[in-house]
Amino acid sequence: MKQPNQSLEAHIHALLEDPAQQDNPLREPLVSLWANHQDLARRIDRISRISDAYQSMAKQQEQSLTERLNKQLRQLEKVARISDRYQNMMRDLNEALREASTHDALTGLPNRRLLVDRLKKEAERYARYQRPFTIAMLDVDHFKTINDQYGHELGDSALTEIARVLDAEIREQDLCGRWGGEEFLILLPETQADAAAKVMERVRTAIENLTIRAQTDSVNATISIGIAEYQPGESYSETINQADHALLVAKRGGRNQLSTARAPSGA
Ligand SMILES: Nc1nc2c(ncn2[C@@H]2O[C@H](COP(=O)(O)OP(=O)(O)OP(=O)(O)O)[C@@H](O)[C@H]2O)c(=O)[nH]1
Repeated sequence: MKQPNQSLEAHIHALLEDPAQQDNPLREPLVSLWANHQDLARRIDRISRISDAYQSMAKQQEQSLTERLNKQLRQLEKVARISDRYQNMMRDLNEALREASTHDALTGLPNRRLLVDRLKKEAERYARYQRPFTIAMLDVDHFKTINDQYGHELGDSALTEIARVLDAEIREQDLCGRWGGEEFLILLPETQADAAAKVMERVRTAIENLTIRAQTDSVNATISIGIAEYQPGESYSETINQADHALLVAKRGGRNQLSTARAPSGA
């Protein structure tokens, strides 16, 4: 510790060492005072060293605490990022599962399960509000021949292309799905059979004009369509049976045409 007054110390030293001052009555108290002063100075020095050490220890502790907190914060941020990624992954996975369980893998159209779901809802809606709806069953003509002549791969492309055109031709509120194999179902809510027949005639023509190309081959396909409007009191599967029956009539009538179930003319 720095001495407060070097010259005073030297002066006192000199006085105490001076033989002329040996008998001075003030010498004794000065000696004691000097000893006290030095003791006090040593104590102050010690206390200030302890205080310095304590302060630097506290500073170190504070620093290591901050570092620890920062490290924990970084770890937490990492965990949060991992959790976010995991949640996004789960959401994507759920979405993919939902899509896979309700959509057809080849064409991307709604599958039979989703169609049945919507048909049930439409039948319920009819029971409550008497809102009409019509079902159209569509079947690709001589699809087996297309497969046999050009191969399964072109057959798949044909189904995908047909599905794309069907979906593009219908209205937003209609639902087109793959019923199975080369068969499609279109649900037309708020639509009676005669209006549905007009839409389906447009769909039939669009398919007729479609050229399906795959590598070197190209092929044209046609579809036959059976239409049935939901009747009060029947189940949705009875309506489907009626549409199936009308489809059979269209096939027997020469294909590439549509037929409406229960139509007075039997068309
Ligand atoms: N490439 C391909 N073919 C399929 C698929 N699903 C069903 N088929 C084929 O579609 C063909 C349907 O044949 P059929 O039921 O005899 O009917 P069709 O040849 O279309 O004759 P009509 O319906 O009487 O006009 C079968 O050969 C099935 O193997 C598919 O996902 N891809």
